[in-house]
Amino acid sequence: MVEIRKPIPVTEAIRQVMEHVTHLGTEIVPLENAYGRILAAPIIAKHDVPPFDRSPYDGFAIRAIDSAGASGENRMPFHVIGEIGAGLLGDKPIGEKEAYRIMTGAQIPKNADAVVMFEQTVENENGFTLRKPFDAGENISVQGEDCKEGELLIEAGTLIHPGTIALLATFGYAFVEVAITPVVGILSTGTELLNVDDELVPGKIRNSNGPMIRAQLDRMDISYKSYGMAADELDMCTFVVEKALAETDMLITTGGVSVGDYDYLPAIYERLGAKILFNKVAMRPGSVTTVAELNGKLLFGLSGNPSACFTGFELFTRPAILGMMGGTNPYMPRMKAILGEDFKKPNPFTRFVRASWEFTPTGVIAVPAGFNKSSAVSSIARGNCIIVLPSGTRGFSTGDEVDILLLGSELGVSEWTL
Ligand SMILES: Nc1nc2c(c(=O)[nH]1)N[C@H]1C(S)=C(S)[C@@H](COP(=O)(O)OP(=O)(O)OC[C@H]3O[C@@H](n4cnc5c(N)ncnc54)[C@H](O)[C@@H]3O)O[C@H]1N2
Ligand code: MOO
Ligand SMILES: [Mg+2]
Repeated sequence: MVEIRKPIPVTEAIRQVMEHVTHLGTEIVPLENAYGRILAAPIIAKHDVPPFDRSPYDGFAIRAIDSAGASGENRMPFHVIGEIGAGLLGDKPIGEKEAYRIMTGAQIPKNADAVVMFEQTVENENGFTLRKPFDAGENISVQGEDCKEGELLIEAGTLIHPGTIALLATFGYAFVEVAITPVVGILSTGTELLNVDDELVPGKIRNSNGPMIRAQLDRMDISYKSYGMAADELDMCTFVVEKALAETDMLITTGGVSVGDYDYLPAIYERLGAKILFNKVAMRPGSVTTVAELNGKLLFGLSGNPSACFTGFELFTRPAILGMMGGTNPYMPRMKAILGEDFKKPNPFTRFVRASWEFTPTGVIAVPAGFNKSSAVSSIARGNCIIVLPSGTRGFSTGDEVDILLLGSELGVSEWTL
C-alpha cells in the first residue's frame, strides 16, 4: 500500500526548517575577505564621522561675521593668510577679514565658521572679494554629521556589501567578525543519470540538478562538497549519505523522495534515525520536498524534477543556510507585478511559477517563462523570478496583480509571508 502523505502549508514548512537551524559560530577574517559574509557583531561608530569639521568645497574659509553687509554694490574684501590642502592643517587662527584658501576635505582652521566656494569670489593679488553675506556654519561639514561616536550603525546578521566594507574601513576594522559559512554536501540520486559529458543513451538523462544546485550555492558564495551521482541502490545511497553528513554541515540530495519503488530517501532517513520534519508540502512544484534532521544537521531531500528541485532550494535551503549564519534577512525579496500573460491552471496548492520580470513604462510586468511543469528545465533557465499564486485560486488573467519573489538578489527580507 502506498503511503499517503499529509501536505503542510509552505509557511509552516519554512517555519519548521528555520526552527531546526543551528549556528556554526563566528570567525575573524581580514577586511579584504569580508565581502559577501554575514556580520557576526554590530558595527558601532568608534568615532565621529567626519572626525573633524571640514570643508565640503574648494574655496576660502572665513569668519561669517566678516561677510555681514556684503552685496553686489558693496563687495567685501578678504586677505588670504595661507592655504590648507586636504590632510594638512592651518596653523594660524584667522583674524578679522582674513581667510584661508582651503580644499575639499581639509579641516576648518581655528576661528573660521563658513566656507566660500571659489566660484562665489573674485580673486585679486591680496585675496578676494565676495558679494553676499554668509551664515555661521554655512558650507561646513560638521564633525559627527554622518555618524556619532557610539551610534549603532549596522546590526549583526547583515550581509556585508561594498557599502558595509566602506563603513568598516572608516572605523579601522582591518579584521571583521563574521559568521562561519557552512559547507554543504550535494548528492544527485538516480540510476537514470549521466554525467554532463556523457552521450545520451536510451532511458537515461544528464544530471542537471547537481550542477544547478552547485550554481545556486555559488550565487550565495557558499562552499560545497560534491558527492556526484548515486544509482538508486539503498545500501550504496545510505553509505554516501552517511559519509556526506559526517563531512559537511548540511546535505542536499536530489531525487528519490517520492513514493516510487526506487525512491530510497525515506528509507535512508529511517535507517539513519533522522527525524523527518515534513515530507509533503502544499505547493507546486516541489510538493515532495522532504526535510529531515540528524544530530543538528539538516538533510534537504529535494525533488528530482528540476523545477521542483530549484524551487525547493530557493524556498527552504537558501533561508536555512542564511539562518545558520545568523542572517537577519533570509527570505527572497517580494514585489507586486502585473501578470503579462494568462495563467489559467487552477491552483489547489500554492503555485510557484518560474517567470521573467521587467520594468516597463506601465510598471513591473511578470511573464511566465514557458513550459511550467515540475519536470521543466527550460523555464528555470528563462526565469529571473518566481510568481506566487495562492492556493484555492482558479487561474489568473493578463493584467491581474500578482506577487513575485526575486531571485539572485543580495537583498532579502526578515519575514516570510504568503
Ligand atoms: N504515485 C506518485 N507518484 C509521484 C508523486 C506522488 O505523489 N505519487 N509525486 C510526483 C511529484 S509531484 C514529483 S515532483 C516527483 C518527485 O520525484 P522524486 O523526487 O522521487 O525524484 P525522482 O523520482 O528521482 O525523479 C523525478 C524526475 O526527475 C528526474 N531527475 C532526477 N534527478 C535528476 C537530476 N539530477 N537531473 C535532472 N533530472 C533529474 C528523473 O529522471 C525523473 O524524471 O514524483 C512524482 N511521482
Ligand atoms: O513535488 Mo512535484 O514538483 O509537486 O510536481
Ligand atoms: Mg521518484
